[in-house]
Amino acid sequence: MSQKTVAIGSDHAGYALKVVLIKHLEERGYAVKDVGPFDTCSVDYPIYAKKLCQHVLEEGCPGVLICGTGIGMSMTANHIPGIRAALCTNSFHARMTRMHNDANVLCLGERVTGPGVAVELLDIFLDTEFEGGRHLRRIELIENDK
Ligand SMILES: O=C(CO)[C@H](O)[C@H](O)[C@H](O)COP(=O)(O)O
Repeated sequence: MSQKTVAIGSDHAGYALKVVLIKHLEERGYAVKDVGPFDTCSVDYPIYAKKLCQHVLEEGCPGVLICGTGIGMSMTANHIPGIRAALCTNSFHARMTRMHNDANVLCLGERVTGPGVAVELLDIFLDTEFEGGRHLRRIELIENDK
């Protein structure tokens, strides 16, 4: 069986948390696709949000985006058709956005959420299934013009 992949990206303000989450993902046996950046030099978060989302859409894998607040990453990601990005700060967010929204990108804020909670949110996000049913109709309506 092929190894499950998670894509991850950040800006400078999310870089340190990204390093923590990559280590955790690898310990859990995931293959990690890091779209960058690879140091803490100041960068523009939309560049990395778009790279990450392109990878998620091409590979059909879950994605994680981290900036200072998580807000800029989620705003950018949600501009892209097919991406449902959820900025999560607590376990209820992380669980419900998988169960009801079938979110495919988890957004986190390194300046908001500590590493322990972030790891917990990531695990919940990866381990929770979409419920389908009435929720499928609703997520289809997000990108439907009718
Ligand atoms: O939180 C963010 C956007 O919503 C991003 O992390 C930005 O990088 C943040 O605004 C960075 O600010 P900085 O003063 O350039 O580090």
